[in-house]
Amino acid sequence: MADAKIIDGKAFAAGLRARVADGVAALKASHGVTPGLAVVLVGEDPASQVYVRSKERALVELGMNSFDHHEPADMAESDLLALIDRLNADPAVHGILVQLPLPKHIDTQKVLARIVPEKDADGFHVVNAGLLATGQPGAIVPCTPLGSLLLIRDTLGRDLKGKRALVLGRSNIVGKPMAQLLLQADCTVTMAHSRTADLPEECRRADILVAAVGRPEMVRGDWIKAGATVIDVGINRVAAAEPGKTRLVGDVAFDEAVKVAGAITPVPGGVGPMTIACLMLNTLAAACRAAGAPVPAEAGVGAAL
Ligand SMILES: Nc1nc2c(c(=O)[nH]1)N[C@@H](CN(C=O)c1ccc(C(=O)N[C@@H](CCC(=O)O)C(=O)O)cc1)CN2
Repeated sequence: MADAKIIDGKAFAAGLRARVADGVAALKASHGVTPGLAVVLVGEDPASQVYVRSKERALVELGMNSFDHHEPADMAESDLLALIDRLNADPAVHGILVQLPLPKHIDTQKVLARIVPEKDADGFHVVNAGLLATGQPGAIVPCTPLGSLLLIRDTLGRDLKGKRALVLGRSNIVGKPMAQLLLQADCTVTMAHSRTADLPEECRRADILVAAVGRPEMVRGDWIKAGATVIDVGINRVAAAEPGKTRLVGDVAFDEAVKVAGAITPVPGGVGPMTIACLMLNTLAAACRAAGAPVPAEAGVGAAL
């Protein structure tokens, strides 16, 4: 059997970013509004610093405003909540992103709940999770699942009706919203996790397998149905062969899976770049809603399906 098609998330994300840039220019021309995202980073986690810098750079490249708030690791929770209150009230700020993970002394759910749902660019607020779960319009969809869905549709087409999908991982930010999106696309969805009985057998039934469990190369080649579409959300840094060096691997053993799957995302270069492109899309969509302008089709869950 031929090797799987490699799903080029980097290329798809570049195209999406170009479409967002066009949308930003159109919104400026029609309504005189420049979309703005407040990017809040608390502490000095090295990976978070890299992701936040990429987000801030992307905003500027696409013609949007980036309001950067880099705060010390010992910032009091009450000060963070007060900052969010100010951003909620600022009309130039259309979206607010609080980079995760937050330092341990801060209650993440309390902070996410403080963002007004219409500025929740990450789609993590319970109101947006509820709108998505109940299939209502206007939900802001979390960036990684939205990006994964766009890649699945680009690979398999819009009609996913009746396909067996398995989501491995049950986090609020990836696994659960991913399952909701696939359900709304009329897939038959199984949610699995590290405690699922006979996980390899469950995975082998899936036409679409989304791995978001955070365990390096957990999904082996013989867990995959021949011809399946495999979306690897995992980004795990592991020791490289060369002493002192590290490399990134996904939750799927790529070299094994590529021989069995029909299509597969690589790590890096698969889902990761889609996360930031979809954040740009969600920011533009929030600005469009605030201005009473049409929302780009890819951002609306109804339109995305
Ligand atoms: N508030 C949020 N916090 C976090 C999110 C999120 O969506 N919102 N997701 C992750 C981190 N993340 C964005 O914040 C993110 C992770 C990975 C990538 C990416 O492009 N990865 C590259 C590889 C990068 C590398 O070399 O390290 C890839 O996969 O090709 C983008 C964004 C947790 N926090």
